[in-house]
Amino acid sequence: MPDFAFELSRSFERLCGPQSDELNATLAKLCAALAAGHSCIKTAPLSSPLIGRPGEFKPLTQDKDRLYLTRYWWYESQLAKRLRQLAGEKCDVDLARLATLLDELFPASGIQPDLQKVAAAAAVMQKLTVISGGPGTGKTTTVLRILAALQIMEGNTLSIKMAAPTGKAAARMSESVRERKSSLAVSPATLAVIPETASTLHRLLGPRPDGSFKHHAANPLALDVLVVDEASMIDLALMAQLVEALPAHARLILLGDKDQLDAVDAGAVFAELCSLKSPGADFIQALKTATGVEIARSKALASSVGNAVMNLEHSHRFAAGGGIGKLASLVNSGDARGALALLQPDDLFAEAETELGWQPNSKTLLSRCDQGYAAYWQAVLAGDVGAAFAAFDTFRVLTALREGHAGVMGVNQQLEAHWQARNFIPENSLWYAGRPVLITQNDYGVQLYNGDIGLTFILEGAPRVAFKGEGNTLRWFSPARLPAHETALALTVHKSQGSEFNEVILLLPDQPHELLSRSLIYTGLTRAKKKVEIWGSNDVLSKAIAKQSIRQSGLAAALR
Ligand SMILES: Nc1ncnc2c1ncn2[C@@H]1O[C@H](COP(=O)(O)OP(=O)(O)OP(=O)(O)O)[C@@H](O)[C@H]1O
Repeated sequence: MPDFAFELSRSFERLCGPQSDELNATLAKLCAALAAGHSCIKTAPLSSPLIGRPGEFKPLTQDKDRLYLTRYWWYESQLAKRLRQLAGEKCDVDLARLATLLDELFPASGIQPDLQKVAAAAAVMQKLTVISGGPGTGKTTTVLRILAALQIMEGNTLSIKMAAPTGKAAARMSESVRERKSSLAVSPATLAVIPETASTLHRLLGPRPDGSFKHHAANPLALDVLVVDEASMIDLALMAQLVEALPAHARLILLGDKDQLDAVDAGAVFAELCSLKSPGADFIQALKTATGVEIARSKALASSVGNAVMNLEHSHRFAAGGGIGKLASLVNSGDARGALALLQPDDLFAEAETELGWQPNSKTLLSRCDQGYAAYWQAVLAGDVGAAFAAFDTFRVLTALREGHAGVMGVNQQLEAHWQARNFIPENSLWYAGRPVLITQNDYGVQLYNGDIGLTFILEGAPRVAFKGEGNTLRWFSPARLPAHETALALTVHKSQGSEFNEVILLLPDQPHELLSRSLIYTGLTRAKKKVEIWGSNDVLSKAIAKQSIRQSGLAAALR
């Protein structure tokens, strides 16, 4: 029995006396499921004083065939209720005016149907919008045009905030918004009321020392529109608290990629929302009036939350027919054979995919890393901090797992030993110049957040770690002041979410592993902007692509 399950079972015993073996076994199963990201388990109803019906004050809740720790049932049911409310509230919009505005904001792009324009119309007409799309499908571009349309329609009076789950994702969102804003053809007055900085969700909600948030239903956030990027990384508990903290009149726009890995903690809220994509006939007609685009009607039963879900399909980043885009779509469709054929064409005349590489074993990994990190070490050894940051983001080894020889810890150790042997790193030195560190815990005091990456330099004989601050400034810390952290020469795919690199090596373990899945491979390979190399065997890659991990939850059912 996992530790948590053992502790729980002991406290239940103290509360109600010894429990049946059947209940203890179910509890162990439930705790293991929670640790694996499920919010509940499916099980036939058990009889126990500890298990209540929905809404009863008991530690466990049985809702139809699902058993929950009551806290998770509560998060799920509150979230479903609030999302249904949000999605059910239609906005009173002059469709003719909206049509004119959208024609101005979305000049004919030649991409038919223009789903970006449709998503924008949906976002203006409703309070809840969920936009899913792979890398470069124009989520940021679209959301900026949505914000411009909303501000113009409301006389530039809206208070808009932007946020993302990690510091890294928030920094990338801010950077991307700043870049894309210059292409918005709107008045300076409208540009001025579109924010350029995203905060982390935790900072937005205002963390308290006891783990709760300053903002909640009774003290809602002061905003009219909230845009959240990388929403697939948000777990059930955080999403429930976020939605709870929205003021009644506010709009919520969630951006993400439904095919990426789910949150680390329990829940798969974004993927579940995206599974509801089934707009109703009336809504399809209203969208057509506002955009001239008629979207297909899905066979699934329409639901108000389904009206909120928009899927962007055309990637502007990956050249049409480019290797990364092709591989990503083969992986997503579970076509392992197609993915392998693309990576290792056996047709001598087939044109090699320049964006893709393949290595069946990891024997040459260290020399490949010498090459990949060459510009980084050159900048570090020259003491050029700016160049080191720039070079560090061009290449990264991503591991599928944490533990083992091909896990992140093993690879970091091998790289450090290798670069010690090459005299880049002094022996027995923990804080060597060039040690990249990944922050793994939020620290609001020193303002370093889970996902932030710093680079170590030796200044006047002492190690100091530099982190990028606002507007490319540097913030320096002594190692003793850092919150929990680890070496980040290599990163796990999980920790790489929200980041991108020019070139990526996706390193798989030697043997198939239960933690490998289609979404892990997809997330890893789409971190690459120019080239991805998959290092692993056919067997391991095929089994990973075949495995679709589905999290147990009752959210989608409650939203239908
Ligand atoms: N409709 C469009 N026509 C032409 N180019 C576009 C269009 N939409 C987006 N782009 C371009 O595609 C690129 C990616 O756009 P954007 O950053 O908005 O996508 P994204 O989905 O937010 O990407 P990411 O996944 O990196 O967050 C940008 O260079 C942008 O200018």
